[in-house]
Amino acid sequence: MTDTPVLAVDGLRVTFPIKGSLRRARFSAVENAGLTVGENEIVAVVGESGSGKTTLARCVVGLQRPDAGVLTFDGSPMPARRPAELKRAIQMVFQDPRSSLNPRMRAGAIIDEVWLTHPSTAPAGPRRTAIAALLADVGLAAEVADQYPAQLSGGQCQRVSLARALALSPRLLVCDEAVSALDVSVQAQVLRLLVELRATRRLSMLFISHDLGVVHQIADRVVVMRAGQIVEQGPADTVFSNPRHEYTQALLDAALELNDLST
Ligand SMILES: Nc1ncnc2c1ncn2[C@@H]1O[C@H](COP(=O)(O)OP(=O)(O)OP(=O)(O)O)[C@@H](O)[C@H]1O
Repeated sequence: MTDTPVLAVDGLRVTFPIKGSLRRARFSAVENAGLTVGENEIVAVVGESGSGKTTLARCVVGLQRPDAGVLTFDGSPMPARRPAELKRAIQMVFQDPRSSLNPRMRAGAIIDEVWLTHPSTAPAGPRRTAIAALLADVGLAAEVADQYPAQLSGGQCQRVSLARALALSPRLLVCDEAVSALDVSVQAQVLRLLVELRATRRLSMLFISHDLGVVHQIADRVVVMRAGQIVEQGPADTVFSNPRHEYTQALLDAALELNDLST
């Protein structure tokens, strides 16, 4: 691992208008947030609904412009208008695997399409062979290339989304609740796949989740957000075994309670 993090976020602030406010007041969805993701590292951002996780993730992939703060990638500040190379290097996988895939396109065409936008990563040889290899990387058979999203399970759709992201050889994968819509057993399979891909592709990941059980299975480090602010961050084992902030403790207690109910 090199010293320069793949991603560094410093002093990030995002505000949105308060609906119905006559004085055009705004509230902070993210306030002074700072974190890093090292090479080959999986950093999870946890917190309850509305804590600002998705807003932070959207800033990282360039879908949301921050009010303040600096985002650096490989040590260089990311410009507001991102060049194609930077867009390629940071890929996002969304929560709902089905709605993130075009229902009118077969899985193979969905993957193929990304090479139109980013021809630098297009395979030199036959596309079909490259697509089959990507599908194999995410544990899918080559025949899946001919199927439409509606013919695939939720877990298979999420694997296709992952294959589409991998087709661009990203350095950083931002997973926003990427396994939340999946059954628990399928969740575990996709999490194992992500860990494998981290090793085989030397990926770094920013993993957004409200589910501490899921985060425990995958994260090297954990960042805890509450009401737009980062209240605690550290190595996953430390945060889980010895939380310093009472909010982290409350999240852990709630997760344990849920676990008790489901067993
Ligand atoms: N485009 C927007 N316009 C106005 N408010 C927004 C917008 N996007 C997010 N918010 C608000 O910002 C706050 C943080 O939302 P965000 O989606 O980042 O939280 P989250 O932790 O990801 O929650 P969830 O897990 O429910 O998605 C919330 O109060 C949300 O309603």
